[in-house]
Amino acid sequence: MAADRRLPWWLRWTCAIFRAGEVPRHVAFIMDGNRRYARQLGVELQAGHTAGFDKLEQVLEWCLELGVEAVTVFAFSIDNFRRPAAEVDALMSLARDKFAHFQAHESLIQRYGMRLQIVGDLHLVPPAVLAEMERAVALTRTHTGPLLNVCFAYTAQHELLHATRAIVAATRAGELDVDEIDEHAISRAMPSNVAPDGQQVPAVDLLVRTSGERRLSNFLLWQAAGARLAFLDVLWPALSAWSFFAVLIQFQLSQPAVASAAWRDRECVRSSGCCS
Ligand SMILES: CC(C)=CCC/C(C)=C/CC/C(C)=C/COP(=O)(O)OP(=O)(O)O
Repeated sequence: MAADRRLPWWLRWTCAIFRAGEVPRHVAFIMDGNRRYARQLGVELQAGHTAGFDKLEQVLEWCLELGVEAVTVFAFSIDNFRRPAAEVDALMSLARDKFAHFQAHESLIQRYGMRLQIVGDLHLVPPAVLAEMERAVALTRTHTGPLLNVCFAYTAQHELLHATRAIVAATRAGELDVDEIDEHAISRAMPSNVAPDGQQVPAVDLLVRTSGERRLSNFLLWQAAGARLAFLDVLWPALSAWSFFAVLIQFQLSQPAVASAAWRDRECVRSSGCCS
C-alpha cells in the first residue's frame, strides 16, 4: 500500500541518506517522561500523555520513512496500574481513543498498511479499551507492511512466564520434545516475537529510552539481548528528529563494516604515506 507522505522534504531527504547505510530492522522505544513534560509546561498530566501519543505517531513516521520493519513500544506497564486511579482511568480513556483513531482511514497504521499487534496481559485491560484494540488489530489483518507491537499491560517477566507456560503445555501435549526446547523455541513462544501473520519478528537491534532514566524497566529483556541501547536525556514528547538521527548515526557507526573501515582509515592515517 503506497503511503500518503506527509513528512517535510528535509526529513524525507535525511531519511533517504540514512537508508544508504544500515538501518535497524527492529526499533523499540520506552516512551518515558510524559508527566515531567506536563509539569514543566504547567499543564494537566493527561496533556503530557496526549503529547506522548502524538510524538509516538511522529516517531513512527520517521521509522517508516527509514524503512524500519518493526517497531515495539512500551505503552503501559503492568506496574502502571499502581498509579492513582484517576491517572489510570485517564490513560485508559486515552488508549481507547487512540486505538479507535488507528482504525481511521487517515491514520498512520492505515496509510502505511502496518500490521498491528498488542502484547501484554490483556485480562487486565478494561473491556471498552480491549474492544477498540481488537477492532484496530482486526482491521490490519490483511496488511503486509511494517509491524507495530504495542506492549500494553506488559512486563518482560510476564511475557517470559507466558512463553514458559506455552512451552510446558506444548511438551505435555506431545507437540514439543524437551530436547527441542532451545533459544528459538523460547523466542517463538514469546508473543512480541511472532507477528499476527505468524512471521518471526527480527530481533530488536536498537532500543531507545527517553527522559534520562538508564534502565530497561522490565521491557523486552529477552528480545533486546543484542540490541544497541540509547538513553536520551530529552523527555519523550520533546524528542526531536535530530536527537533520533543522532542515535541512528551512532547505530550506523557501530555496524561492523563501518567500524572496521573507520579503524582501517585511522590506522592508514597513522602509518606513513599510504593515504597521501
Ligand atoms: C498506542 C498507545 C495507546 C500509546 C500510548 C501513548 C503513550 C505515550 C503512553 C506512554 C504512557 C507512559 C506510562 C509513559 C511514561 O511516562 P510517565 O507517565 O512515566 O512520565 P514520567 O516519567 O515523567 O513520570
